[in-house]
Amino acid sequence: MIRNNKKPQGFPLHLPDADITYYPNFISHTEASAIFETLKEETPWQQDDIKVFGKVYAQPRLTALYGTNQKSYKYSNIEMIPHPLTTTLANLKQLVDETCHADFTTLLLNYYRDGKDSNGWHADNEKELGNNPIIASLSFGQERFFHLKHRTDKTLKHKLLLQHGSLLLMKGETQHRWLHQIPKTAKEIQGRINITFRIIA
Ligand SMILES: O=C(O)CCC(=O)C(=O)O
Ligand SMILES: [Fe+2]
Repeated sequence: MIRNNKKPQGFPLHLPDADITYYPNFISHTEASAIFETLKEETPWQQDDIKVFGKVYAQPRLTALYGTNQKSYKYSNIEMIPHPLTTTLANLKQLVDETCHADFTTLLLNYYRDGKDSNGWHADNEKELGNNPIIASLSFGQERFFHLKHRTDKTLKHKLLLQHGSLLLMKGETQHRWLHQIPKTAKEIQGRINITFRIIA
């Protein structure tokens, strides 16, 4: 069983039109390293093609979808069908559910193999997530910058480094009012695995 400190400490970001809390030490360093290795090995990673302005590209990261129900997730012309949760993922879901006071159904895994892998500007606002969706995001492995920019007030932006074993929680209006991305980096870096938790009712 994966242990975390019973009441992990969360730091609110205090951004306007957003409700974001960062828990830097959600899972201990040692546990997080073991989870990274397990997820890297046991996940059936896929690389989908995405269509941007009519041109087809290989998505610049690997992904996998898991769910407690059969509901698929559609974004950027991709439809992903969920696998049933593994023991590791069910344990992580329990910890994240408790801290976030939610019952997440759908786990999207992202594997950024190196600095060339990335996730472009977007919001998680697909209609199956409902209005004001709650999104939790766990990070393992290489720390990467997470950029946020306000959709209309161009002076509002923020970046934070998502650490190994950390949890980021976004809720309320965040997805309506802000975009986020994981930019590429030219640095020589190791791999990172991210799990985003969503609710598809
Ligand atoms: O890798 C991350 O931290 C963010 C992933 C993300 O934004 C997404 O999958 O929607
Ligand atoms: Fe996202």
